[in-house]
Amino acid sequence: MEDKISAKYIFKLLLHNKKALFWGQIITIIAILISVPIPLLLPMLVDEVLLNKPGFFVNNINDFFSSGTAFYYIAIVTFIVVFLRILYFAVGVIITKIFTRISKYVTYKIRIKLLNHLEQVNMNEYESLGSGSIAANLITDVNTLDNFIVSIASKFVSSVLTLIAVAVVIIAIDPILGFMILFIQPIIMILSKKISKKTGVLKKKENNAIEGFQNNISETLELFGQIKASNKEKFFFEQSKQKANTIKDTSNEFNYKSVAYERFSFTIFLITFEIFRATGLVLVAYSDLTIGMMFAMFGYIWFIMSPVQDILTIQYSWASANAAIERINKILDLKVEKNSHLQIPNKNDELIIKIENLSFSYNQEKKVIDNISLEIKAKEKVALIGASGSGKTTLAQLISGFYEKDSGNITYNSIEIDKLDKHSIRENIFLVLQMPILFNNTLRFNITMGKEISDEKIFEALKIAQLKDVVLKMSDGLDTIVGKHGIRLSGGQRQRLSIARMVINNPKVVIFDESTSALDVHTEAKLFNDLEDFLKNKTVITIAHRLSTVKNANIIYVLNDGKLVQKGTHKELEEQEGHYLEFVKKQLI
Ligand SMILES: Nc1ncnc2c1ncn2[C@@H]1O[C@H](COP(=O)(O)OP(=O)(O)OP(=O)(O)O)[C@@H](O)[C@H]1O
Repeated sequence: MEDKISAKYIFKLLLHNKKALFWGQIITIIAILISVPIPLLLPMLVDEVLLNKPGFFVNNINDFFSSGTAFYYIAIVTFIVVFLRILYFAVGVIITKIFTRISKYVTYKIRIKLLNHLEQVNMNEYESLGSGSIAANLITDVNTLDNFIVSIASKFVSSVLTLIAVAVVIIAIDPILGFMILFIQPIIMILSKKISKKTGVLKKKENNAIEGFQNNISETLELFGQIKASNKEKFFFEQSKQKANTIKDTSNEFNYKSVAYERFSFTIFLITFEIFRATGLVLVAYSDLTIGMMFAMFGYIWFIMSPVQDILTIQYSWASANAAIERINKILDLKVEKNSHLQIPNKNDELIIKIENLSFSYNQEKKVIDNISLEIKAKEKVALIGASGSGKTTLAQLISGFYEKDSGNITYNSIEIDKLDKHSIRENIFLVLQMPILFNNTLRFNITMGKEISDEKIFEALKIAQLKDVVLKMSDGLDTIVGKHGIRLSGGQRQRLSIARMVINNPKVVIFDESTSALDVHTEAKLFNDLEDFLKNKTVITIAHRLSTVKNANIIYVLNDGKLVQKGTHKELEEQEGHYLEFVKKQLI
């Protein structure tokens, strides 16, 4: 398995941009060199100009320019400070630009990694998470991570270096105060880290609540029509309201407690600064620390608040990012489809499917397909019948390579399914579903799925699918937008559109899974009549409940509770006691 998302992995991605990272850090160091002396400059004039003890500034200004009044010295130093601040701002913009680009690259790579993984995930696994929570992972959690990466890339190194530079300056000015800072700082950092862990737990609860609400409301809205039809609006919206209430509670707890924790840490910092300041006063009174340098120290006490605060923020966002990483990794935990490299060999355009002792279950509890063996010859017309829930659709999906078998085998022209590229299976076998879900796009896109196909060919397919006249009557024709999931089409039109898609794909094997159940008997008969020529040289597996559809099959398989209980022609089975005879009798009634 590829790497999961972790701090190490993020670091590795950051290193993809070594050059930008290097220059970013160099410019950061320049920015620090510009900013760190700033608090020192004007306070120095307290000693040199106001208290009349000329030193570094006054002497240099006298040497390079000329001597002057107090105003003259103050004006020059103020000009230098203003210039440094503007320069610091400009350099800061460059730093932000460099690091934002790096961090957006990292987030993009993480999204791509997740999408690449999702592309290959097998159906059973995908269904275990659900589309709502996967979407939340891809959007909210990756954004949380993005915030963290932006702050870590742009602020962490600069904050740490600034703190070190300031510590050096403070120790140089006065070792007692300098070492006090170096000693007290780590203790407070550790304290804040402990507090930030608590925030992480609260954030996780809030995210879970948001995810629960998101899943619930998407389902409620998607099934709105059905909910209304069963007069259950109150019940479903009550559930959503409860979930909204959970968001309110968890979000409230996270927001106020995280602010409280953050303020608590900050208050401890402020108290520490007061102690530093008092120490400064004492040192002026009892040592050779000058008043000017004391002011400079006060300046540095405020100056270091911002990098310290940045480090704290990084700690907090690390807690949230950790929770996000855990959830993102759930996507990477989903098993991928077993995919190999072989293509189904083309034997005179024929495809023989052999199923041996095939078993499958969705959740390891109950076998939905139980030890089934059968062979589907090329161009054979097969019918699959059985009570609802007997496993017909599941068997069709296993044959089409959507789900992975638990045991047994399926071979296609003697090649085992595990050795095949799944795309090769789906190119050869087309499963026409009972309730096709369409893209909110044009009819053309839904038929061609983005392939370049001429209108003439599309209309030919539509004609066979009994949909040509319907489309011709639409004012936008093939460019008609079908709405989300194809809502603007009737159930029967959606089914016929799916059949047109199958005709365009021209597979060797077609599986109809009750794909014409929404059509009236007349349209269905006309459809199969027009399809006859197209299907003549293809293998056709029909899952159906109507005797008329089943009767003419070369062979009928009867499933019951996941087991293959009968097989034979209509004539043979009609003469046996069993499920098929029951099926025929019910149809006659
Ligand atoms: N995605 C799924 N996850 C878990 N269980 C499932 C899933 N799909 C189907 N099942 C279960 O597997 C069993 C077989 O379902 P399947 O859809 O294959 O039956 P079927 O014979 O096609 O039924 P029908 O005629 O009603 O379409 C049922 O008990 C069903 O509850």
